Amino acid sequence: MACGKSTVGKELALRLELPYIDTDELIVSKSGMSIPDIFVHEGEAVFREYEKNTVHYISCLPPHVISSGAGMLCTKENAVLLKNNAIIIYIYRDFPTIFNIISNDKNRPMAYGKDYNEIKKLYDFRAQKYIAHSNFMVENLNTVKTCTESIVLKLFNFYGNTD
Ligand SMILES: Nc1ncnc2c1ncn2[C@@H]1O[C@H](COP(=O)(O)OP(=O)(O)O)[C@@H](O)[C@H]1O
Ligand SMILES: O=C(O)C1=C[C@@H](OP(=O)(O)O)[C@@H](O)[C@H](O)C1
Ligand SMILES: [Mg+2]
Repeated sequence: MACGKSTVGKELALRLELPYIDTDELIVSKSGMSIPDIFVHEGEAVFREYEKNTVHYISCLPPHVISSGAGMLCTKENAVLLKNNAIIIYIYRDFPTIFNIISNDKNRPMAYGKDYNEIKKLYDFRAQKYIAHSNFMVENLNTVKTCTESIVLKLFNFYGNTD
């Protein structure tokens, strides 16, 4: 949450001239509900089912830049499918910055209403998953452009020439 997946993902897609998808936007458009409404009216378990369906859909697409929600890799089935079909990039951002953004954001129901320690626990737990499942990590501690360019550089090393 709030490490910059959606923001940097969009910028990366422009930079690489690839189409862009945000899995949360897909879920919203397919379900016809906002993310907080899904959590309130249907519950987290249903949201995770929507996430799984989305992963099956995006796994069959030609190359895209895809931003996911922060809980995506916590479902093993998603992690396996994505590992087989995608390059997974862990975007690291420091917790105090993230906490400032999400602590009062009604649009992020996994954090809304929780205190600093609860959210930090989730952040630390998920960091282990991201480390385990990602192909590489980049820091988002400067501008969006800086983060995007460090992804391009790491993709270059990973894949060869990206131009
Ligand atoms: N490098 C950055 N510099 C300044 N603001 C940023 C940066 N990266 C992300 N943001 C801002 O942080 C907030 C959370 O980013 P977002 O892309 O929604 O994260 P995520 O999709 O990982 O939850 C947004 O308001 C976004 O504009
Ligand atoms: O932390 C989570 O489990 C979630 C993060 C959200 O995406 P962002 O990471 O873009 O906030 C969104 O998928 C949903 O609210 C659940
Ligand atoms: Mg997002």
